[in-house]
Amino acid sequence: MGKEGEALTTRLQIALPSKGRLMEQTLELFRESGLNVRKTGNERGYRGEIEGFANVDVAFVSASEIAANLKSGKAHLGVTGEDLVRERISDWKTRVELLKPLGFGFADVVVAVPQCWLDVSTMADLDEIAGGFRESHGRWFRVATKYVNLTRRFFSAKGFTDYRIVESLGATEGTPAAGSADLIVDITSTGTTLRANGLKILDDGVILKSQANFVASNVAQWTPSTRQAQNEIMARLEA
Ligand SMILES: Nc1ncnc2c1ncn2[C@@H]1O[C@H](COP(=O)(O)OP(=O)(O)OP(=O)(O)O)[C@@H](O)[C@H]1O
Ligand SMILES: O=P(O)(O)OC[C@H]1O[C@H](OP(=O)(O)OP(=O)(O)O)[C@H](O)[C@@H]1O
Repeated sequence: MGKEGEALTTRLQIALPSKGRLMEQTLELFRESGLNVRKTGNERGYRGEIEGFANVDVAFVSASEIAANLKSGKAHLGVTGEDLVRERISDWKTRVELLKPLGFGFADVVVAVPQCWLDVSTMADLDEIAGGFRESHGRWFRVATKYVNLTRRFFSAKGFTDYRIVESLGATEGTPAAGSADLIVDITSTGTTLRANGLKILDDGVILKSQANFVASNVAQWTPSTRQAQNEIMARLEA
């Protein structure tokens, strides 16, 4: 519940990133827009408020959980990466609305293979060697990623089927060298981590160019008061 006795449905629930660059850049953008977010309770807490917005509750949540909360309607609004929206919400085009790209959190979701695969530069090259790979290794390619849905949709669209997913929740770029995968799908900004792990992006291997977005849930319980709060916040961000 929000204020004593007031149902959450008449209070706007907004989810903001709880850590790292995404949090810092989100709070800076809000501050510059005259939206002063402050934590309530102790500094290590995960609840907050926006000065002057009495019917708004702020929750500090991991970027991937923000996508899940927008999907369920637990959050009316949130700031998270488009990559996570598309990965976590299969029907994202109807379930949420990307209200505003925020100009930070830029990253690309890419297909990357070992640099030593000299004759592999495209998805077609990958498909071409898949048969030979299976004959010599007795298995299909192992693709390490935390972007299972984005990977499946992209590979299907490219007609590439000879692989299996190895779910990876971190240090994905290290899996080919460690022998636990043959190639990866992961997020990259500068390419430093990919190069440091002897990986190269396929020429047609950019699945999504992502940035942080201000996102609205279409399945949250909207009321005139929560819509009004959304409009006021958007007006500040657009100013
Ligand atoms: N270089 C980058 N590496 C990873 N994410 C980036 C990068 N640049 C921007 N981003 C954005 O930040 C998001 C990752 O933020 P964060 O690491 O907080 O995600 P998370 O899922 O909450 O992490 P975790 O679940 O590991 O706590 C990415 O999904 C992307 O939208
Ligand atoms: O292309 P680059 O600039 O090298 O960025 C890509 C790397 O950045 C992230 O790691 P980071 O440690 O920043 O975040 P994480 O804690 O989510 O892994 C991401 O997981 C990649 O490993």
